[in-house]
Amino acid sequence: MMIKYPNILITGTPGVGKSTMAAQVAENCNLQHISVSDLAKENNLFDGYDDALQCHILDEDKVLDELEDPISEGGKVVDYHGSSFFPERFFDAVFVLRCNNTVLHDRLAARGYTPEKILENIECEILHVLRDEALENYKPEIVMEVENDTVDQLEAGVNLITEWVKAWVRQHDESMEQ
Ligand SMILES: Nc1ncnc2c1ncn2[C@@H]1O[C@H](COP(=O)(O)OP(=O)(O)O)[C@@H](O)[C@H]1O
Repeated sequence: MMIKYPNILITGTPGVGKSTMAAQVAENCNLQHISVSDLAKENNLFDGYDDALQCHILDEDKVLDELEDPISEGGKVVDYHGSSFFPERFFDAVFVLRCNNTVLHDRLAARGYTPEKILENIECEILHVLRDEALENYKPEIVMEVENDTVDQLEAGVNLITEWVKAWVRQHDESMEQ
């Protein structure tokens, strides 16, 4: 019998720790981590450069084309600082990572972001932009917030998501046997 695995999205403001947590979850659960930013860089899925935001503009249609096959296989941990352009059917759960302002500031400063870009991201976090975007696009019961300021919280978050994945796999296994 084929075991089914869920697809999950880990989202949140840049710097909240998405790629760190996604990589650990993928390793723990034997799933595949897909960083949308890395995927776009590797395959040049961009459509110009935004000077104001100082970042490449994602070619969303090309990204979705690239994701369609892997998502249909299941077992993917996708990380991206956005959730609205994915079709709702892509994900079985959406985890929104959250971070304290001072912690987020220090992480983005360590990345060499300009003060403007740091401020913009802190505002985004304060205003719950990514959480609201997730809640607008997915059923609220599959959207979960995870605080990720400290190393202990990282471990707790990884455990929480790992347990969620295990429960999902068990549930979908049982339903196949019925
Ligand atoms: N819970 C945590 N405690 C301490 N540092 C963390 C934690 N989560 C992530 N980091 C660090 O914060 C920085 C940003 O994390 P990253 O995973 O790249 O964020 P994102 O993918 O959301 O932009 C990295 O240097 C990472 O090592």
